[in-house]
Amino acid sequence: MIHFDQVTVRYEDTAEPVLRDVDLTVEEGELCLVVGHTGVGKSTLLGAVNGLVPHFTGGTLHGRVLVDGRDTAEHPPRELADVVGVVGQDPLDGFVTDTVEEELAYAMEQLAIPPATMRKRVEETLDLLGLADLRHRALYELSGGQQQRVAIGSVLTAHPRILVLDEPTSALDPTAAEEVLAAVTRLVHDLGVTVLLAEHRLERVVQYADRVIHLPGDGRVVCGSPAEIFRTSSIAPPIVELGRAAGWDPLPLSIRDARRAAAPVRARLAGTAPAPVRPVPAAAPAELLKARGVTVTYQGVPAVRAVDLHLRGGEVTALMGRNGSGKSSLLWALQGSGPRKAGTVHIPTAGGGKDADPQKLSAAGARRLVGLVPQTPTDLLYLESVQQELDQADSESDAGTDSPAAREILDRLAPGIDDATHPRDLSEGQKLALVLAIQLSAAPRVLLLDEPTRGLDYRAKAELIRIVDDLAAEGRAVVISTHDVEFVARAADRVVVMAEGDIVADGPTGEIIVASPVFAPQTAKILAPLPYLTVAQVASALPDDETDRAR
Ligand SMILES: Nc1ncnc2c1ncn2[C@@H]1O[C@H](COP(=O)(O)OP(=O)(O)OP(=O)(O)O)[C@@H](O)[C@H]1O
Ligand SMILES: Nc1ncnc2c1ncn2[C@@H]1O[C@H](COP(=O)(O)OP(=O)(O)OP(=O)(O)O)[C@@H](O)[C@H]1O
Repeated sequence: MIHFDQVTVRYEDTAEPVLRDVDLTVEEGELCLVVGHTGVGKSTLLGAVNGLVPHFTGGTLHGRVLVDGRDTAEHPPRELADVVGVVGQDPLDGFVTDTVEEELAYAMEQLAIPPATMRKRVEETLDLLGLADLRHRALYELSGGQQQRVAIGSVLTAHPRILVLDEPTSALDPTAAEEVLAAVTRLVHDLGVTVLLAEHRLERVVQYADRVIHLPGDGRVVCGSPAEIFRTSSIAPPIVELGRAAGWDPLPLSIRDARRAAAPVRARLAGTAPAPVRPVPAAAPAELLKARGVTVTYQGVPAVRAVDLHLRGGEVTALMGRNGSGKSSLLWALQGSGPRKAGTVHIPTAGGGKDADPQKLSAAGARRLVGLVPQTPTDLLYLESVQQELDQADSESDAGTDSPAAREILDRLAPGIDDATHPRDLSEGQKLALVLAIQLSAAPRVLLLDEPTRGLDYRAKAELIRIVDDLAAEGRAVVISTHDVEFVARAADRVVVMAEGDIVADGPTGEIIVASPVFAPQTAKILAPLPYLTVAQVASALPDDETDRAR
């Protein structure tokens, strides 16, 4: 169905090709997972399938890509649209109409599908993706996850024979992600649709994959069964890390198989208590932000309903909850630049001065008290090069000498980015890393991160955790809105869950997520009822010789 013959892709200004002499065949009805660290060329590989690379991205492609027998060199993307449906990483980028319903119909209109069929498929898709209530809504008003559902739906309605999905679940809550992947799997099994899917949150997708295409980072691709690839790959989901630590062979890739393999480990760990995931703070924490009765409405419809929230220094709080539950709206209201219909936000100023309300400060003043990394980080990038962005950030931050320069933070999050690169040409993960570096360099005492792990690989997430740990250790309060349960398990002390604009749960991470079938990380599911959350906790509780005996 998809055939790469000696494909080499090179972008201008880069010495090394992103893809080098790639030979690859994907059969009809296969679901292939494309994995690799940030910036190794996953999106490039996906883009080559419908000719976006190089027709739209620039650069050169040598060799031949055949899609359902058509050569992409001779057929630009619009001539492949009847065969290949593509969902890119940034849904807003791909939208061409204004409302949900129009967007779902658009691809079908281009293919001149009869109106009666269109109607039927739009209705099916609205149901499939839980969008029925939003059908008349403007796309720009939707929450991030709602937008991502529309982007996926707009491609599914055209019934393409090949689906190319670039991180399709990155903005979806865990339940929605499962539903979307189940729907895609059904297309593969029942209709023989061929799927190429790039994803960083492997824990969400590994059980669905027939085959894995691993990009190790030197331009090559390595293909194999999931079990073959994950035995040695440099990236792996927690279930595989746990299997490797416990020496399980064959490696289980589903929770069910892993629970069977884990019986000896559970027996060994019964009655033990896991080491704390995060260091326990030494000093009594200071209250750094006090919100009371915060209410946000859009055209009279409430998105946040009289929320009370206190943030303490040294504490890392995860803000979780379904798509559209009000997380982003709350963060923007706390930061001061978003709408706030009612309620108060107090930030005690250092040195015992009067409390500040960030809404009443200048934008720059508010940023120094409360930083916010938005869900679409590119909104904050507007200069010509990475270097200019970093210089600008350093010149604006007056955070004192103890805060690391933006470049230093960037190098920790995504090493190897060239100073001269235009921010537009960075991979999505690299863009996020750049925006994070810029915001973190201002070192505000309260830092709000909206979905910061979208597009980040495991290595970058581990770095982000270290950075967040450092910020907390310096006495700052960090709030992370996220759907990434594995990240929460490792990064957060406290979890606040929102539903329909209310806070419905608030407590220590272990208590909130272990008990939840939706939010439990893989380790917790495999070892339940034991209170272990992360692979590191298990590994440190199992001495090496015990690890062997647990086999
Ligand atoms: N249009 C472009 N012009 C120049 N360089 C580009 C362009 N698109 C991508 N690159 C570079 O090519 C490399 C591969 O990018 P690509 O987006 O394919 O990576 P990726 O594996 O999808 O990354 P991520 O996991 O962050 O999405 C990166 O170093 C990126 O900076
Ligand atoms: N500008 C707007 N105009 C109208 N409605 C809006 C606007 N922004 C958000 N909403 C609606 O308010 C609700 C809360 O949105 P919000 O973005 O805060 O949710 P969220 O919890 O961050 O979602 P996600 O997990 O998908 O990012 C959603 O139903 C959304 O559609």
